[in-house]
Amino acid sequence: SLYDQVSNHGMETSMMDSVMTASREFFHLPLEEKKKCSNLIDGKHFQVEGYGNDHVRTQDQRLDWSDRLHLTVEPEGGRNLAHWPTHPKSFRDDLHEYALKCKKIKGDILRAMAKILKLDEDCLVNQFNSNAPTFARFNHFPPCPRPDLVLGIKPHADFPALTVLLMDRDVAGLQYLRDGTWYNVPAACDHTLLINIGLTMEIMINGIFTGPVHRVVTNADKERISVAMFYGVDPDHEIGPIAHLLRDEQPARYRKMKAKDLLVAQLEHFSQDRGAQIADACKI
Ligand SMILES: O=C(O)CCC(=O)C(=O)O
Ligand SMILES: [Fe+2]
Repeated sequence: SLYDQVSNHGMETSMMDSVMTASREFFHLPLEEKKKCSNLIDGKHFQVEGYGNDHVRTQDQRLDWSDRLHLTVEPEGGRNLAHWPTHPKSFRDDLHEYALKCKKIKGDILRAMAKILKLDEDCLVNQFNSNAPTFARFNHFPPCPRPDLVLGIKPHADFPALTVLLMDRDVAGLQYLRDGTWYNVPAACDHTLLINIGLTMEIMINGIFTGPVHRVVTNADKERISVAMFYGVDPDHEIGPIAHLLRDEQPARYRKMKAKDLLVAQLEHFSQDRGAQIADACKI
């Protein structure tokens, strides 16, 4: 898998701190205030975008110990400002500026990856057309009385192509699975950003790099915040291994699938606590 910690990313540390501070201030608002951005329509119908918790699908489903704010950031025309907080006042501008910087980092990483894979430099960048969505997910993990029993986020591989993750500078919690063991990622005290490959990219590059399975553990006395920027492809785009990567001795290992159908499969796996197995389900 490619698990990449970028410390020389060219983003001002002050910008990272501003986004983190704005997120913290938002999550510390009274519930009534946050509910103005709710992900429940009329208080009951779940939609992905907005503020809230897991989508409850079944009675026995295991829920994550977190609340989230999920926003569409790109395409810019697809922003639904009704869900964008107005408190703190700087929130919208901070997110807008941050998204511009992340987009540049995303381009740099995709070009570097294409080079490693001996593809045309823009081959991966070109997988993202003007309809390709970018989502920001703000995660808040409050202190949890029973960290031995409850996870902040269940094991999963990120679904979109690439994730740029801004982590709490003081509190760790993210863990990666490797050969059956969970490994801690330290808190981002030195302003690193963490880059994850997602399932969509794993499929496009035929599993040469894989999307790592990870989870977030809870903490008995400290809250933790993270901000993930997810880069997906156009929902109508058919995802499949890029032809240039295929050889007789290296055939396609994944089925072709529309991005939107893959998303449905992923959501189902996640809510059934099988988030770590989704990649296998896509294999030929
Ligand atoms: O909180 C973290 O460090 C990771 C969050 C995460 O895995 C996600 O939002 O998909
Ligand atoms: Fe994740």
